[in-house]
Amino acid sequence: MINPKRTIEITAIDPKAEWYEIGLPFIKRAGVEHKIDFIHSPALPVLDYLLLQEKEGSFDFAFVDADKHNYGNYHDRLMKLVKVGGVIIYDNVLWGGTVANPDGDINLPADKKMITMMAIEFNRRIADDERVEICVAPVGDGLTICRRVS
Ligand SMILES: C[S@@+](CC[C@H](N)C(=O)[O-])C[C@H]1O[C@@H](n2cnc3c(N)ncnc32)[C@H](O)[C@@H]1O
Repeated sequence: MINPKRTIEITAIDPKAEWYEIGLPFIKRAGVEHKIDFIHSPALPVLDYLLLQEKEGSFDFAFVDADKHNYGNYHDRLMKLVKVGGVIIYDNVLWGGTVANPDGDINLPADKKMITMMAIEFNRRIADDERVEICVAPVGDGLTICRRVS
């Protein structure tokens, strides 16, 4: 349960500020702009920087929906940054359903097929990771809800 007295802060990272700017009017209208620290950068170096800043275990939640080929690298860092009991959600883990039948669509472009193979590898890896409990929600493009247990 959320403690209403606790200050909630969000770190949002994106190398394309225009995507954040699309949401910004709504964030402002909701009066929560001051709670969001937008960092204009690729995510991976920022996660490394947060670890250097000794932010281990200081995040309750992380949502990952960026460059798919780095999901494994994000997981390595987030398993340190998110506290035990915290939750990480990974988007697009079903990659249009192609993970269930990677050879099913011969017209799939090579770059999309590469992401299919990366998604399969990532899904296997996270399923074998004893530090987390996971559940795949087959909504949208598939979300893996991942709770850090150790
Ligand atoms: C699918 S969109 C995310 C949309 C958003 N999560 C939503 O549901 O509306 C992917 C985003 O990842 C960003 N992105 C791409 N490469 C990235 C990286 N290396 N680090 C962080 N964000 C990245 C893109 O600029 C884009 O805004």
